[in-house]
Amino acid sequence: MTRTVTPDAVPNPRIVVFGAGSVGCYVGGRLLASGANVTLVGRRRLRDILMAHPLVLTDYQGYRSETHLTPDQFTEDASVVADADLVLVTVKSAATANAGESLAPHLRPGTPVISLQNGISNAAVLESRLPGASVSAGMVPFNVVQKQPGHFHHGTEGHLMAARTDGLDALLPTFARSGLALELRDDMLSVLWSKLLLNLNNPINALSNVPLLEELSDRDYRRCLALAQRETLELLAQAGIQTVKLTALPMSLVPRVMALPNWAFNRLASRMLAIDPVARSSMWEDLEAGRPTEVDYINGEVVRLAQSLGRTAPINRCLTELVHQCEVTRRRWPGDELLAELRSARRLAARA
Ligand SMILES: NC(=O)C1=CN([C@@H]2O[C@H](COP(=O)(O)OP(=O)(O)OC[C@H]3O[C@@H](n4cnc5c(N)ncnc54)[C@H](OP(=O)(O)O)[C@@H]3O)[C@@H](O)[C@H]2O)C=CC1
Ligand SMILES: CC(C)(CO)C(=O)C(=O)O
Repeated sequence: MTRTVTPDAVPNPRIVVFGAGSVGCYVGGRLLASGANVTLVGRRRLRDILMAHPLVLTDYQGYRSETHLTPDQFTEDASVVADADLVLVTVKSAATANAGESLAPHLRPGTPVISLQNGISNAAVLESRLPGASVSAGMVPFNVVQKQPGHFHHGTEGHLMAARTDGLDALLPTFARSGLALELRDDMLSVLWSKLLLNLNNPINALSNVPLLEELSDRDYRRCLALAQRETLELLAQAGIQTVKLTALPMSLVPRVMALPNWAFNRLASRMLAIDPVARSSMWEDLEAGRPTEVDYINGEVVRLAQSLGRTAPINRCLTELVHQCEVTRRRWPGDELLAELRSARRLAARA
């Protein structure tokens, strides 16, 4: 007989994090540090580090924990999901299909799986590979950067969200105990697009090659972000997709605030979102590490939305192309040059 998962019957649910990198080690590590039963699935290079050194977690509010992992708490073997009560998928978007294929042979029917990834379509990709699982789209609003090998730092505010699906309610106390509250939502498409509107800053931050706080202090970079966000908001309105408030301001006002002069922006910024000085975008981390970026799953989603509506998205298309060029050439962009490039892309598209 097939055993289906009933997490409310499990006092200490077994959680597997698939894709132990910045988000996976931070979220999984916080759960572990609070006594949860967690196994991280990741690469050998990180396993070697974490077998020799503690997993160090810090946050922008002074949290710090050091956890010595046992050999069975970090593995390269996907079959550990066989007795999981919850799987958190934290690979980059290009690796999602492969993650689903690695999990599929081992997962019990009905196991809750949360995609803690940026972008719009990761949960759907997982669902297509894991038809028996209960897949939920999730959202990580905060930034995590690996400061040193094995030291993960959470640098901005916000709490985890996931689409309400069967079995997740019973897991909420486990997240609450870790200090990372999980909110279940019925409007996850809106949450994902709203997060994507914030992630439109990822390519700009990556191309700037400076920390988020420094980049957002430069009005030219902020104007680039405002252009990309306005273009996206117009398309979302046409598609009938609502946005939700993920910072102190409604999403529709964010581009207006981004375009403000520095003196006015600085007054509002500290009330909008707490960011510490070392935080950078995950796209910057990818570029630095010489990995392909997620730009096709962020700005590329906007370009695809435009196509589906018979429109174009020249600003987001241009950012996608510049990041792909940068993956090869390593060219970084000063704010004024990037703004000029985006405006010229928009002019050319208007003439076409
Ligand atoms: N970092 C951040 O601040 C934030 C990131 N996000 C999103 O969260 C997701 C994860 O990002 P992040 O944590 O930065 O990514 P990372 O690249 O740091 O972590 C993913 C890890 O998973 C590993 N991995 C991939 N495939 C497998 C596999 N089949 N088996 C085992 N390990 C595997 C990767 O190894 P390898 O590189 O060798 O493939 C990598 O170490 C992304 O969608 C990102 O956009 C969301 C909010 C904030
Ligand atoms: C938290 C944020 C928005 C920081 O840029 C992010 O999602 C990322 O780096 O991918």
